[in-house]
Amino acid sequence: MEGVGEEEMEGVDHLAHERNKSEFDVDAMKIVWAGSPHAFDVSDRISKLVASDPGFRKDNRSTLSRKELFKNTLRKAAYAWKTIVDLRLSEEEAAKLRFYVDEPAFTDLHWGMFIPAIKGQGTEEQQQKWLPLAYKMQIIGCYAQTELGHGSNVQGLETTATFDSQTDEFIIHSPTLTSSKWWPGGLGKVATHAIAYARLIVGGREHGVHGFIVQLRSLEDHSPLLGITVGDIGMKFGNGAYNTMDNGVLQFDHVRIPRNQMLMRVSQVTCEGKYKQSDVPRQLVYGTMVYVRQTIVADASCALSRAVCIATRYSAVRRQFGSQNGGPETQVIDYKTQQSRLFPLLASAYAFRFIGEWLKWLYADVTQRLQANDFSTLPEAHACTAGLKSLTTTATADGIEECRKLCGGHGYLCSSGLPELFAVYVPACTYEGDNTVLLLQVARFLMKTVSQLGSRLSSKKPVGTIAYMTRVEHLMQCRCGVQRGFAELSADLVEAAVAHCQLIVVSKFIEKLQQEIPGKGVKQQLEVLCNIYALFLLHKHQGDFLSTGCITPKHAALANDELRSLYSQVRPNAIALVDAFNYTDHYLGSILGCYDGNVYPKLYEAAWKDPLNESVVPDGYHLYIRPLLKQEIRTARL
Ligand SMILES: CCCCCCC/C=C/C(=O)SCCNC(=O)CCNC(=O)[C@H](O)C(C)(C)COP(=O)(O)OP(=O)(O)OC[C@H]1O[C@@H](n2cnc3c(N)ncnc32)[C@H](O)[C@@H]1OP(=O)(O)O
Ligand SMILES: Cc1cc2nc3c(=O)[nH]c(=O)nc-3n(C[C@H](O)[C@H](O)[C@H](O)COP(=O)(O)OP(=O)(O)OC[C@H]3O[C@@H](n4cnc5c(N)ncnc54)[C@H](O)[C@@H]3O)c2cc1C
Repeated sequence: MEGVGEEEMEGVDHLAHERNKSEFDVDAMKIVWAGSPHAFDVSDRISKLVASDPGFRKDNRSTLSRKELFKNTLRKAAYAWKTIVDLRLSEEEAAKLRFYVDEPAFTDLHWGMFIPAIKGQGTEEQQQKWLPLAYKMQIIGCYAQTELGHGSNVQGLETTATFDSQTDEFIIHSPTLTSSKWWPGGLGKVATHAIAYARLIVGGREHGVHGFIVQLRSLEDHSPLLGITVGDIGMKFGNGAYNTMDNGVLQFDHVRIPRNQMLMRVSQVTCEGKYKQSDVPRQLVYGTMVYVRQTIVADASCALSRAVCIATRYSAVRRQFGSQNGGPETQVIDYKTQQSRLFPLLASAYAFRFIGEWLKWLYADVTQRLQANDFSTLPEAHACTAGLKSLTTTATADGIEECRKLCGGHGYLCSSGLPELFAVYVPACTYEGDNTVLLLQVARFLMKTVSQLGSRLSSKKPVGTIAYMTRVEHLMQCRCGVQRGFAELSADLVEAAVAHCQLIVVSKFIEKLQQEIPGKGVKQQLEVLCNIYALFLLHKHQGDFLSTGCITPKHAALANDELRSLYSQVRPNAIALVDAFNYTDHYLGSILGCYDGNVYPKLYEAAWKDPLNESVVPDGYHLYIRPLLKQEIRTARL
């Protein structure tokens, strides 16, 4: 372009000066972020494969109608599956490919809930029958639990499954409007089968909610089967965004399924109509939700790190005020207010990464124990997955919005990638368990263990968390000390639950740093981020900490001084710390966050691609504007 200065030329790394400031081995940090050299290799290879394939382009999503958007999603899902089959990708590579395609779609629920539900709640025989079909995508499944009238209260679900011993079948029925299944992803237009949750009735007796495999659509022509009424529930928050997903509504009208399609690992119904409860906790019926909640924590670190990468790179590019004698203006990343808003989010992204790793280990451990009928850690696993899902999704949703604001006006452009990232992410605070409802589960767990809390915590937590530990105990004792019911104190108990989850995140970050972490300066950077995370929360909740008496106002002031010092230590490494996420520009989907920092020419070029600029004079001018103007001229003449 005419008059393009050096600073706006393509192919120049406009952030090179920032990258040269780095005080640690970025490639080593990339391995830490990925989790292992193998994980990094898979992520790096697959993200580049997706970024380089025009079949996975996503820059036009905001200009498509709902039907065009949905059809494009189906195309991409089919193309992704063809790529997986043609390239013979492993399960791990295939999951990474779906992740980097970065589009909510029915496949999320097929792979992320339908299959895990059969694996977790199906008998060996049921797994052998249904999993091969699902793995080959010869059936497409969804997880149909929530209803129009009930979501949080699973035991309030109204759909019924009545055993007919004459025909050895269950009759699945929606007795009321509010029993209509409502929200399940993939249900609206695609899924051929559902794991449907219904109240089991045998011989006139109710046995609570159980899961059933129900076919919804013909495998020949995709038409709904007899007794099945199914459709999409309509547009959701934000243009594009989660509207690539067909969240559906489903009504059963006395649909008959074979008895062996009740998921029977946890409890069984015999052909004689006898209900048998295995000697396992009935809550294993909820096992899929526990599994997904721990994956959602890992997803939180991905979503937050994407937003932080965009905001950090743009904060280094953007200059505003502060020019001395005609020199360059100040990079906004150098303002202390920008740092105090941005760097805690950078630290949180790393903190959530490591807590996600730990939670994955905890889930694998509890799953292994369940196989040996050891249910001893199930309550803690439930409380941890519920609480950490709540904590990390709330912080991530708020963090993405803060990153939008950190980018000023340009953060509000779709081309920044932040509005869509926010719109796609925020339902994570609701799905897989409303965050408050889940914190109440944690509060209930704490109430039951508060007496052992001291020994439990002091024996298990690193010294650096004493203040955090004391805060939880204090908050619980303040609430449990008074003789009022759980409901009355629930708002306060939820605060204690948050404090408990923050303690877990801080302590696991500290434990991570006690591991061998290779690479020049890598551990030092992580120690800085860990201290920022811990001290930022201490500053934010200093009222709690001061009231416990375990810190004094002087401690609080020193902590704040230390935070400022830590921000100064992060500053030269900020760009390298977000480069370590190793996101491609395709995956980031953000002009503000592009790797080379060449933002302004890209913003300007993108504007002209908007359909509204296809004509200089807008449609509607002659019909509406011109008569208006003419009328104004007539008025002026008066
Ligand atoms: C990768 C995929 C992409 C994701 C895309 C998003 C897709 C979204 C999908 C969905 O949203 S699926 C639907 C999600 N729905 C929910 O999460 C519902 C939330 N509600 C519940 O989980 C339960 O209703 C409840 C709130 C836990 C209450 O359950 P219930 O009334 O049965 O039990 P309580 O009386 O509260 O507790 C009894 C006892 O059981 C323990 N417990 C409860 N849940 C679990 C569990 N999941 N695992 C283990 N134990 C559990 C609870 O602690 C109580 O124990 P005690 O105190 O009695 O010892
Ligand atoms: C994008 C998206 C995708 C979804 N995908 C699926 C899916 O694939 N399959 C599926 O089965 N479901 C799905 N859901 C449904 C989801 O699981 C539920 O919406 C979620 O569990 C919340 O339940 P609810 O809607 O009944 O909320 P409600 O419980 O009605 O929440 C409303 C308010 O009531 C409060 N509240 C409720 N109970 C209590 C209590 N005991 N004490 C205090 N406060 C309380 C909540 O905190 C909240 O503030 C999806 C939802 C969304 C938004």
